[in-house]
Amino acid sequence: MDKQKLYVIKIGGSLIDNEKDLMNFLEEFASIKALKILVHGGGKLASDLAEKLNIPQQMTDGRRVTDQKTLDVVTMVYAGKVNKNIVAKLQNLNCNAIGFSGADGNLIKAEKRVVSNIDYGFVGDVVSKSVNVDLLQKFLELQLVPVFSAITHNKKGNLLNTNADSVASVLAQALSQNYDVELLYCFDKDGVLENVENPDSLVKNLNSKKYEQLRSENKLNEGILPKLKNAFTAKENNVNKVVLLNETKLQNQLNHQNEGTEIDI
Ligand SMILES: Nc1ncnc2c1ncn2[C@@H]1O[C@H](COP(=O)(O)OP(=O)(O)O)[C@@H](O)[C@H]1O
Ligand SMILES: CC(=O)N[C@@H](CCC(=O)OP(=O)(O)O)C(=O)O
Repeated sequence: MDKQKLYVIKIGGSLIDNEKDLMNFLEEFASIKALKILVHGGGKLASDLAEKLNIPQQMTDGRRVTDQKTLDVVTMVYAGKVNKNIVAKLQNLNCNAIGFSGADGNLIKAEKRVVSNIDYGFVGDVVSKSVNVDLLQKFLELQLVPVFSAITHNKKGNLLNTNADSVASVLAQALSQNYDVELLYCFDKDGVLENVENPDSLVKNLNSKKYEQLRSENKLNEGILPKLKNAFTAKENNVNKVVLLNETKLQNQLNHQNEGTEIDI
């Protein structure tokens, strides 16, 4: 039997920061008839609040070094304000959303990020077996629409801050066992650009060879690198389709207009 279609859709900080654009996006998201999961970041809002509270922030390799005070900020912003606001807006659109962190229902268990030269503090890394697929499937079968923040846990009582692109990627990978998953990374550019300043330089299809070429030419910077790493990992682990696209073009993508950059391997 054919697998049921499931969209895993990730939105980031720039969209969440803009009330009108977020509302437009959520209207399109709510209209999706197929099964769907939303994953949100909110990095920009967390950085703004940390600045107001005089808590210095450091990003390394696209990840936030997370000390205890920063963990408190990101938990309040991602698992609190942002997650609950998105759920409320979706409820207003008659989409029966339910907000989760990874700790809820043990849905996503993470390991503290360990790399040799830097201590990231309370940052979690996730792999596809981190996901409690059985429970998540039950929510989907109840026609509930899961909305995930980028907060996970280690099952030892600690919350961990996890890159939201990674959360979307592992959810897509884990659910590909049972569903025909399309993973959409929605952000503020039309996709991967040859020249980030030139919107007309869209790369329609990106395979690992082209990725290495763009990387060696220093054409991939900031947030796009972890996003692409996660996108390739998803594609290499049975996610049927992985696309990076502009957050204003979701409807076109759903209408099979092939927006953005599709990942090939
Ligand atoms: N070649 C590139 N193509 C597209 N975006 C790029 C490129 N190089 C760097 N970027 C940057 O990556 C950003 C997306 O990453 P990020 O800010 O982390 O998004 P989000 O918060 O939505 O996850 C873009 O806004 C852009 O500034
Ligand atoms: C560990 C880590 O870096 N976590 C991210 C989680 C939020 C996120 O990914 O937000 P965007 O998608 O809006 O960038 C952070 O705190 O910035």
